[in-house]
Amino acid sequence: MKLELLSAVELGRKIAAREISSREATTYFLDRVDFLDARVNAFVHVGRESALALSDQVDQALSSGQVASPLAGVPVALKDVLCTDSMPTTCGSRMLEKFQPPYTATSVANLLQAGLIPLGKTNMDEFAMGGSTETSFSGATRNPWSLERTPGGSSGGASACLAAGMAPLSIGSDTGGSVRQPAAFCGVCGLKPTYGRISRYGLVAFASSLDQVGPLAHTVEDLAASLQLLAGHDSRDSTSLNEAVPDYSAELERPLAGLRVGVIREHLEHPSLDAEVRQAVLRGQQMLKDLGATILDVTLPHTEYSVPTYYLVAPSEASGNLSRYDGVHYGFREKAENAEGSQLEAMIARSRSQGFGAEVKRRIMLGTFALSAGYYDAYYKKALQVRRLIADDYRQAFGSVDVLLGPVTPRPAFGLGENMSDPVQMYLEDLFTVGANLAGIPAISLPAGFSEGGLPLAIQLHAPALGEARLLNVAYQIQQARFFEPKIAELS
Ligand SMILES: NC(=O)C[C@H](N)C(=O)O
Repeated sequence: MKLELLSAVELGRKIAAREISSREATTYFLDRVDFLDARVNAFVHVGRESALALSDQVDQALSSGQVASPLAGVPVALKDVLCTDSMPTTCGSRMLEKFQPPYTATSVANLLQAGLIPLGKTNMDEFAMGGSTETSFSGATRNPWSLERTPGGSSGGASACLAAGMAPLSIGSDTGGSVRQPAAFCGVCGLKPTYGRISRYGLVAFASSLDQVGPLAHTVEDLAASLQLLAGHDSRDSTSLNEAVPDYSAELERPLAGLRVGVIREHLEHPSLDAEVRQAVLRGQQMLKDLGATILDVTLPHTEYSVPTYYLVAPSEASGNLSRYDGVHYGFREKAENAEGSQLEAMIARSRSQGFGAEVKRRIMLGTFALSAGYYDAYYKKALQVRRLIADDYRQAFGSVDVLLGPVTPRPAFGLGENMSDPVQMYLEDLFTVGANLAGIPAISLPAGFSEGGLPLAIQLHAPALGEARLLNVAYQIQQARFFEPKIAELS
């Protein structure tokens, strides 16, 4: 049986029915990683021993009739930004090259509790800063659909391992598009939930007012089933929402008659939007219409300020969050031998300049500048004010529609190296994704077929805060209508 062609939910059903054991499934995917990952570089760590030991435990529980969840026994890949006490957590950085967390992220603990089997840790842009997984200390990840192209970022390992069939499910994080853009580039589904929906305890912090954990998978049911396990309040994360978690799978079958869909004019008509991506959005629009939805034209007037706003807010928060890596508390340390002046200062300066890569240093400098006395009002404070206007645009839009439709990215996966010497170009690729993070609302990326050149295309849907059930429902109906089929790339 080709297990990579099953969804995570289907695999979970087979494991629960004891048609296949969790050990067999886990071994199958570990073997695929061994065979394929030299070409993709999706994983930075593979935990074969711990995965097999866990799968035996789950098989034993199943044989005594205990089924922890519909995904019990199903392997999962974890982005290396999530702390795991049984595996290293490098965050794609030399700074954390040897870091072994003493604790496990709540999101991961929830999955373990539900019987999922972590296969290993996936590659990412350093500290989640980037859109191509090229800034990783562990080297770039390749897109299984075209090995000379990026799988997206920062959760590029998370999307690439799905596209190559090396895992049935993976967990990423999204600060400005890091789940949705890689999902779009690799032809899989990705969900960024509402800010605070999933605990961030144990998620290495990048920009704390924007970061959110999110699942990537081949099907919408898989996203719903995994969100069910991930979502919920956590007293160890003060930003986690104390709101009831609905039954996401129960909502999936709801018909779309009467649904109001707003097509984001500024996104659809943006000059940077590729013609084939635009066509994909229009096909999505037609599909929703055929499913009984009413299509409306919606405007988000402050769209053009979203990238500059994000690239002030995110680096400002990053400059604070990353100040903890000083060579003293933990992480990489470079000795101050032969330094003039203060040995402590020299040690900190050397540790930070050698432990961080160029993009991380760029963001620390940008953020430090934006927050500095004299510039704070002009940059950081202004960005917060514009952020409010952007959030208000969405609120206004949701006054007349239930979900918003648009593209995920301006174009399909770009070439490796293409944007590396032009950070501003790299930032501009985030134009359609950062709005959801600035507004704190959920958004989903869905596959939408392939370009003529054979690259995955995608569409994006947004919903109001805590509207995940409706968002997944709409996405599921689109999937059921065969707008896309889950697909695995054959590596050449
Ligand atoms: N972290 C993210 O969500 C990706 C975004 N491109 C950034 O570099 O900040």
